[in-house]
Amino acid sequence: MRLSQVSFRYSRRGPWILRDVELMLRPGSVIEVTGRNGAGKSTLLRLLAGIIPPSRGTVTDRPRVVGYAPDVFPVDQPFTVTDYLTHMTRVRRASPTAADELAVRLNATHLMDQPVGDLSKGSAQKVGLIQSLLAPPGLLILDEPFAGLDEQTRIELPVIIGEIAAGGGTVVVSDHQNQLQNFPGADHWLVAAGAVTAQTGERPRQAVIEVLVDAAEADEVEQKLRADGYTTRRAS
Ligand SMILES: Nc1ncnc2c1ncn2[C@@H]1O[C@H](COP(=O)(O)OP(=O)(O)OP(=O)(O)O)[C@@H](O)[C@H]1O
Repeated sequence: MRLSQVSFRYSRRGPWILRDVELMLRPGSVIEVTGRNGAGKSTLLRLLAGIIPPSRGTVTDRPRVVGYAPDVFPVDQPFTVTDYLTHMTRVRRASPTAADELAVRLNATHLMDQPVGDLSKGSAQKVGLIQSLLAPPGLLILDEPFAGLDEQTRIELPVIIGEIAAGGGTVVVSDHQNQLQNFPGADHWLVAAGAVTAQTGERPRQAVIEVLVDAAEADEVEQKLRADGYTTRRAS
């Protein structure tokens, strides 16, 4: 798949969010997308997924089956998770057992009978993930998929990403928590000032900060930080 001279703005007179982006996506590659808040990561992912068309330029050779999990899953829907996934299974012509199998892998079986509107952000994120994986995607686009996920899912998701890449799919993940930093062979794209810079094999720089907390709160703070995807280590 290729993006040639792709530029995008949300309205005719609005600011350019992306300009003259040239990108090549190889089958079997995993790409981690980073950039500051508002840099245009979600916009780039929507362009890749075909949710929005480029204002200028072209996207060619997009794989036929695209899985897309947005950063915010729309929860204002009047049906249960099972109803929603059953519907999406039909739309995608996926295997009738795919949703249940994914629910087990992503620790979501307890959500199946819940109304979509009652889901927490993390749970809604999981349903969005399951939806994106129902039919094996040739292109999988995940927008901040690790935000709010539990430990089991956080470990399982990179395994699933690896399986899709091993099957020849391309996986693009925006990941400000750097959960894919140790993913073998992942490419890295940096979105900044309207440009996307491909940095094959390079990792974003990391920093260590020390946080001093009351001993009684240490467990709680550590859990919160880990839930947000940070690596923590007790100093004593
Ligand atoms: N639907 C929209 N209409 C108009 N402007 C938008 C729309 N969606 C995003 N923008 C603007 O486009 C720019 C890029 O937003 P985008 O969500 O792509 O950035 P991001 O890098 O994903 O940010 P974040 O890390 O905060 O999610 C921002 O200035 C944002 O305000």
